[in-house]
Amino acid sequence: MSRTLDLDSEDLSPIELAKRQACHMAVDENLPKSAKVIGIGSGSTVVYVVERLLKKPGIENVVFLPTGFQSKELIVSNGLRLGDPDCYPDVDVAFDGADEVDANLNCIKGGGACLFQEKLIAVLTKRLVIVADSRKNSEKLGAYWVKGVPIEVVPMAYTFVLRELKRLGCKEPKLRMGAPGKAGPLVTDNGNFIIDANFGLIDKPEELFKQIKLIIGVVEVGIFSQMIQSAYFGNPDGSVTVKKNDGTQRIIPAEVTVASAVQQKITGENPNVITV
Ligand SMILES: O=C[C@H](O)[C@H](O)[C@H](O)COP(=O)(O)O
Repeated sequence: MSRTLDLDSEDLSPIELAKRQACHMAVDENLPKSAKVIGIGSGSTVVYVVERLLKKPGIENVVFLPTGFQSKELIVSNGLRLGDPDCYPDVDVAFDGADEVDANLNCIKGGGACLFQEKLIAVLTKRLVIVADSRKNSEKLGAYWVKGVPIEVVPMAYTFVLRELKRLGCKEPKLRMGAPGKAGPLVTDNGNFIIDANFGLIDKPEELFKQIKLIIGVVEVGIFSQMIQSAYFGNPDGSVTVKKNDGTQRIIPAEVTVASAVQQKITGENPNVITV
């Protein structure tokens, strides 16, 4: 098994360092000793989850489920075992990023257009752990993430879905365009389009989710409600804020997160491992 990921702290910006600390603490505190199947989310943050997982003894025996092309590449290029959700529907734990997380651990996901596969893994896993930096830690959805709720739609239905979203109160739902070099709309890993629908501050995420999901043509909605067990936010001072779905919150001080990073660099192990 090749283990290639070894990101050097000196090359990382303060935001990237904060994301990394959050991921390392999240892995240390949530990786079950006997984990057999692990879900890997999408985005820039989960790279540090994989970085940490690669240090864990026995990780070569675990099957990893991706949530899109990028996380599949991340798994394969690091020599980890790749699986499919249809073959491994019992997931022990999944680690994923988010675009915004509210006080009740509802979140918006899909900034990278991977929301459908992320939600599939979210419903299959016993424990979903979110990793992010402190800019995503919000009181109410829609406060920081103003690009809108990402919605995956069947291409032929997109005009109808845009119309229905306006009926639900979204002033200007937008079909997401492809990156430079791609004429026309972005196409997801599942061959669909993405609509970004800004509803302003979202008072009732679960209700809004249900209303959007009922529109014909909607494949999945980037509102994850009542699905997350805990969220780890890296703060600029090196500390990590941990919010749990039982309403508790605690802060892991910078001394602890930095000590574990230094220890890992020297020995490859973390002194603060709390396996569950
Ligand atoms: O579709 C993308 C996902 O929901 C990502 O997990 C989310 O956009 C967060 O990405 P990042 O870790 O790059 O901020």
